[in-house]
Amino acid sequence: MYNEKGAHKLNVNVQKRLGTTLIKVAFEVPEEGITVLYGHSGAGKTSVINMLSGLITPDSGTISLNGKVLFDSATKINIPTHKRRAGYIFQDKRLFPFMSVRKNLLFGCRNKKNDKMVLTNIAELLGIADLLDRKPDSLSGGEGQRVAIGRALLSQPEYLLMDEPLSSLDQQRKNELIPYIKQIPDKFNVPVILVTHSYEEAAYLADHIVLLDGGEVTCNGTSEQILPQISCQSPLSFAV
Ligand SMILES: Nc1ncnc2c1ncn2[C@@H]1O[C@H](COP(=O)(O)OP(=O)(O)OP(=O)(O)O)[C@@H](O)[C@H]1O
Repeated sequence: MYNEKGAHKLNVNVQKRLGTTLIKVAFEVPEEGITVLYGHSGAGKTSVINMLSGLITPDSGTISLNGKVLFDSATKINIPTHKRRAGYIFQDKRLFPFMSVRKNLLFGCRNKKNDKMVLTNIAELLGIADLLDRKPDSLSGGEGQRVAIGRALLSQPEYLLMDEPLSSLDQQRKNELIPYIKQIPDKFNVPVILVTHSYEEAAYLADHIVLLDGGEVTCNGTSEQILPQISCQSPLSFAV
């Protein structure tokens, strides 16, 4: 299924002690489409994406993306967060309230030469072109989250990390935002690693699923392989 771009992988093999919890995860996923990190509260999902972004430093192990080493405890490589080229979308949007949507979008813009054209394209694809002169506090939750996604994409990330991007939204806003997230890998050519503990979100969005439990990976495969296994784990469904 992934043979053509099969060489493009995210490889993670890290350990990290956080208080009494030991996060000890090893997985390899295709660096394309949407990979969902799925598991109960406390399973270690946020800790894993924080290690991918560089916000948390593993105690030991390696992280590499398309053969590029981001972290390797043995050789003491630890690419700092600002050089990892990761876009990060949090549960809350973290937009600058005093700036217009346009200024929020331009804030992270990497390509200053073409910024207006790139911004217009991204704004249209995310359905926020009519909101550019508005301030964040006048936006709905879903609109604000689309602006946060646009800002992350304008930084031209090599990968996009999304930590429960839908969890602060009501069902109607979730339904609006989900199709925009689904199209990101194809339209923007950026792989997405998304954390959720909602079965429905995983079922709709995931190309690939890494199942976490107690700080460890219990399953890793395509959504077709993994979804039947998690659909019978009832407490996770609609937990958000
Ligand atoms: N800085 C820390 N110090 C001590 N324990 C921590 C720290 N950060 C995380 N933990 C613990 O590590 C475990 C994994 O936390 P993490 O936030 O990664 O889980 P999660 O799967 O993202 O959970 P949730 O879905 O509730 O956000 C939890 O038991 C948490 O309490």
